[in-house]
Amino acid sequence: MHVDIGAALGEVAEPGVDEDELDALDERVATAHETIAAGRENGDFGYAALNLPEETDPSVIREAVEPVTDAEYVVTVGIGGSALGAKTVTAALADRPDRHVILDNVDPEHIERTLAALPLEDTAINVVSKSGTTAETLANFLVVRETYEDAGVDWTELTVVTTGESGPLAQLVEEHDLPRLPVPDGVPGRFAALSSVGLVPAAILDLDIEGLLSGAGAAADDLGPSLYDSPAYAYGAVCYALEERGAGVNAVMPYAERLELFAEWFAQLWAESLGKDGRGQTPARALGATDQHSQLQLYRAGPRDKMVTVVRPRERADVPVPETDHDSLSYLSGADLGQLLDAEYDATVASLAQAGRPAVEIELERLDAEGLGELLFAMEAATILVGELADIETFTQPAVEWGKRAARGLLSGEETEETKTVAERPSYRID
Ligand SMILES: O=P(O)(O)OC[C@H]1O[C@H](O)[C@H](O)[C@@H](O)[C@@H]1O
Repeated sequence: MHVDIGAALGEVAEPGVDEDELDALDERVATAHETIAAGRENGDFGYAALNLPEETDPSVIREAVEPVTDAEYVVTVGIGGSALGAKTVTAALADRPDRHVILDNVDPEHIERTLAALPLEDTAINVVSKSGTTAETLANFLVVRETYEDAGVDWTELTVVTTGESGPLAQLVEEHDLPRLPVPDGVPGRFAALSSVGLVPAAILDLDIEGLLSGAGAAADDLGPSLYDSPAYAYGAVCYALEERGAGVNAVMPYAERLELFAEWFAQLWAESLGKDGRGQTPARALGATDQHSQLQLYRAGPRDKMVTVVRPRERADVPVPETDHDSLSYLSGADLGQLLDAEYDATVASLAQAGRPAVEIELERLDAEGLGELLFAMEAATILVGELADIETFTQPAVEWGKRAARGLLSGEETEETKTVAERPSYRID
């Protein structure tokens, strides 16, 4: 994997990062790297995520899912970091990503329609919750369990659970003697893609989780005391510097359909880790070339408050564009779709640079298990680096707790500070 920061430099973009600023930042990267390395060495909370490439044992995951590997489908019941990593991996690597269905919301129509469409007797259930107490996950699991029971399908034969050792989900594991995979110690859910939290569906679909971990290990080996030698740190340092200069939005725009969900996974990682103390970039999700026809206008000619991150694999499938005798289409003659997509990528980066809008390019050798592992690990390392540079608490998410208490209070009917605030929330209805 390599990172190209050319379109983010001060002589090109405004906001832009000056090279002398990068040199000054590089000294801070060296210090941050020492902190990160020590945190990994001690297995400290959060930093332990960067040890997953060597800590995660794929054979343990494969053994746990062995009873359900004949299933045609797997439905993941989880939310946030307990679903996004898993769906990013199968979307990127599975020949048939439709075999992995995700229930990471409590929309009744969606749940009803999704379960009605699945051959339940041929669908494994992957329940994931680090805390084992998340309302959406538990509510969805109870609905899934009843749906299987009503259909006369023994859900206990089809279920794998990844959760901690306590909580309602762990009790359910005990009650029904279900296969349980532990969640990695000291790793927040959004950093747990390279563990059982993110790899169970991939193992059920028999994807190359070993290659994914090996690619992540290669990115781990690339971490060093200088951003000039480490693509992950270079990316994090440039994002930090651009945010300091006013780029409060980071539009992540992979030029590969199979990486569309990577932008969703990145959004949680970036927003929940770095959105603290009044700072943090808003991760916008986009897809190239599709969103050149929807958002590029804003990125190029809107406020100078954003940066764009484009991602692509160098290698692409070969799908030639058929010859045609229409003169107006002569430019397509002899081209293939990958060349067109790459031309659009190059044009987008140049267009942004020409308009003085900062962009950072991330290129993978190819989009395979190794390449994806490298990308996921690098983004996690970049996030942790930005947290060090911004001196924030990267690994917790206190701001989400208020909403959880309010929702629970509303459902239980008890009156709490939160439910009173909900009842008195500002309202100005226009009918
Ligand atoms: O894995 P769980 O404990 O069910 O948590 C699922 C998600 O919900 C929490 O509220 C946090 O916002 C996320 O960081 C977490 O990934």
